[in-house]
Amino acid sequence: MKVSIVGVGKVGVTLGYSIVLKGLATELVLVSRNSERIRGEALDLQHAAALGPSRVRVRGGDLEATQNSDVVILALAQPADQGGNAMDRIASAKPNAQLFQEVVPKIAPLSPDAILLVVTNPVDVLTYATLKLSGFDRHRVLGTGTLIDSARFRSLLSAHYEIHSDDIRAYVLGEHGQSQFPVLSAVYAGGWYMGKDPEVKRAFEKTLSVAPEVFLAKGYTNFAVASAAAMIVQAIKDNSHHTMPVSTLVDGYYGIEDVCLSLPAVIGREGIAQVLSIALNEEEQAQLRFSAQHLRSVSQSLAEYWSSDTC
Ligand SMILES: NC(=O)c1ccc[n+]([C@@H]2O[C@H](COP(=O)([O-])OP(=O)(O)OC[C@H]3O[C@@H](n4cnc5c(N)ncnc54)[C@H](O)[C@@H]3O)[C@@H](O)[C@H]2O)c1
Repeated sequence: MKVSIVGVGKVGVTLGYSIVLKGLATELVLVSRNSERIRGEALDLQHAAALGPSRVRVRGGDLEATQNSDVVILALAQPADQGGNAMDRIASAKPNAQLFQEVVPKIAPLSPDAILLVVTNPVDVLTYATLKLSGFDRHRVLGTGTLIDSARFRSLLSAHYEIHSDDIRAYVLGEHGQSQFPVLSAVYAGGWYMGKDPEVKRAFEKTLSVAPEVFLAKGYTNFAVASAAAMIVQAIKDNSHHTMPVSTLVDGYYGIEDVCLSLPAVIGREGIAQVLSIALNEEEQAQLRFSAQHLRSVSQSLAEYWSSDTC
């Protein structure tokens, strides 16, 4: 499987390393602005691959080098001096939408059958932008979304209840951002319904504060999101049909349309094989609608970047 990563900064390089360590690609292409650094990263990863589980050819290149990829991962971002804001996702919407307007229309025709996986923030808005700018079918454009928030939530629940996080079914849905919400009506471990325990709500409140905590302590986050993206790539490669919350175009779920946000989706070789329409209680439906309204208003304010006159 040929995987390309466009934007090889702190997240992209960590994801490249995960892909090599897990043997998720036979060919890995790294594209970024600084070609000399990318040459070094590609060489270093190629050497790491010699100790990895399978053969992979790693190389740096330009957008042309992504041609005929099976998966293209978008992890590029504008630097702070050009409007990027690593701490405030929504503030990065405009500068990163400009970047996507430049890059996605070049990538899409080079790999017309690829799955496009968006990591760049605000991930829901840029997943929507990627869908519009590529013209790809909605099943082949997805964002890491709240997979990372759900992992943080499960990790906190796992620590409190001393149950392995794999055994905890707990979803954070909606925006990868402040309007995200936990599906408390469906938190289970081994068939035990946990959602009524006040500790579960407390764990979610902590989920909201842990990303800023990591950010304030080290200046960026990279490992958790790279693991989330690698998990998605693994499900695509293995056609495993694992279920995970990812950012996807919502198509009528609870009357919501034309916005990307996270819902539980089944991931396989074709990208999103299906989106699960789980039953939400009234409070959760209101939270989902709030998230959708917020994201739609941000997306609409940027529509000029994917209207046909400008791209
Ligand atoms: N979705 C999530 O959960 C999540 C988590 C962490 C970070 N992020 C986001 O991921 C993105 C990357 O984060 P980072 O810490 O790696 O940032 P970074 O600044 O370290 O890396 C960004 C990279 O993009 C490259 N780039 C910029 N313009 C490009 C272009 N036109 N073509 C190719 N490459 C280009 C830069 O050279 C740089 O290497 C940010 O938007 C960040 O907010 C998302």
